[in-house]
Amino acid sequence: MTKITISLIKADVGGWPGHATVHPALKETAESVLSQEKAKGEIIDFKVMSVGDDLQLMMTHQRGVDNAEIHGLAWEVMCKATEKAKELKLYGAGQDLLCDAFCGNIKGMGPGVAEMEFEERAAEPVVAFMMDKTEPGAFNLPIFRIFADPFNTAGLVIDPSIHQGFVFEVWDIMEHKKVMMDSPEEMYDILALIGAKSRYVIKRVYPKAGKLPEDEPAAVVSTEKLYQTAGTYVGKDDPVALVRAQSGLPALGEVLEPFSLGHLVSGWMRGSHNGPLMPCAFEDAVCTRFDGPPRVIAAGFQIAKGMLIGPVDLFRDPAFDLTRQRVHEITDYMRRHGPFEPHRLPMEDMEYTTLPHVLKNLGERFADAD
Ligand SMILES: O=P(O)(O)OC[C@H]1O[C@](O)(COP(=O)(O)O)[C@@H](O)[C@@H]1O
Ligand SMILES: [Mg+2]
Repeated sequence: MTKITISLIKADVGGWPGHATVHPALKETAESVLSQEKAKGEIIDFKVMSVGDDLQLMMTHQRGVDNAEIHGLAWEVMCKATEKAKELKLYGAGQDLLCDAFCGNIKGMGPGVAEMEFEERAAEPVVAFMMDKTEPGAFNLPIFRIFADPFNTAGLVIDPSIHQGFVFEVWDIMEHKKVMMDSPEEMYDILALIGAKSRYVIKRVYPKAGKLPEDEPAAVVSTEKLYQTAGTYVGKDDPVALVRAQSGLPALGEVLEPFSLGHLVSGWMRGSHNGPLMPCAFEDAVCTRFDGPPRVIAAGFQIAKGMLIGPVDLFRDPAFDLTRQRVHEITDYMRRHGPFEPHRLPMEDMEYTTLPHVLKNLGERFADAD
């Protein structure tokens, strides 16, 4: 069996209504294009999904990551879905398509991308996490806990095949630089960086020498920053991630466990507020209260010769009900702060929102204080 690539590519190409959810017609459009490509053998398999207002295309193929044909196909699907969104006058039709024409790689053109290539194991469980109303750094805490926290992942302590830990690839998304760091050896340094989640983000996690090849990622996160492409606020960079599980990697339950916290993330209304991340069932991924609170869904698959056997709606489990209850309470508490920090983001994170336009008008009225 040669290597399989999974490409998870997402974009907001029109909300229904406002920024709440994706209209079924957009998913049907995507399914019809991708079915034709599957029939032609261009891709092995696909699943069209959505979280909040983001359309998600998950595709398997054997062309490797950053492949121009696969990225071009995703672009074509997003353009056709945009045409449909315009016809239905959905909100923000084509919002995340920041370029007029495709130029070889969809990265930097608006959509978010998480891709990984690996030798398919005898049994290959993969989870696709998809978030809405937040940013790539929202994955820092759960990905760290999955691969580095022994209080989350029992296997780090008791399973000899993962006891040695993992390697983290951390990106500085402001400077566009990256650093490879070993866990547990450099755990405190990793945390020193990724605790600053609006700047340092986990891009990939790799296994150390052992059961799995060291150059095949166990996890990958989309890290595209929309404002860097658009030069202005055009919605948050709602992220996605792919995580492989079991047999030399954290177990499925260890992969899901960090999401039971309902941790605080940045995004929510106008990409300008901190709030709790709610793990929810596919059908509940509709962002309405104050355009949120931020959501995460988890689609579970077994991969069989590139076929996507799934998805299983993993957060549908009532075992996450208590998390959701806590998220409701925190949502209520945070909302009562209205425009005050720390519900509203600190000034440095507001730089790319619409707030500076409001403050500019006040600028001239400032005089020297005593
Ligand atoms: O009314 P506008 O100009 O679309 O901008 C505000 C919208 O931007 C958002 O932050 C966009 O969220 P998304 O990033 O999910 O598209 C919404 O919360 C809000 O309704
Ligand atoms: Mg969105």
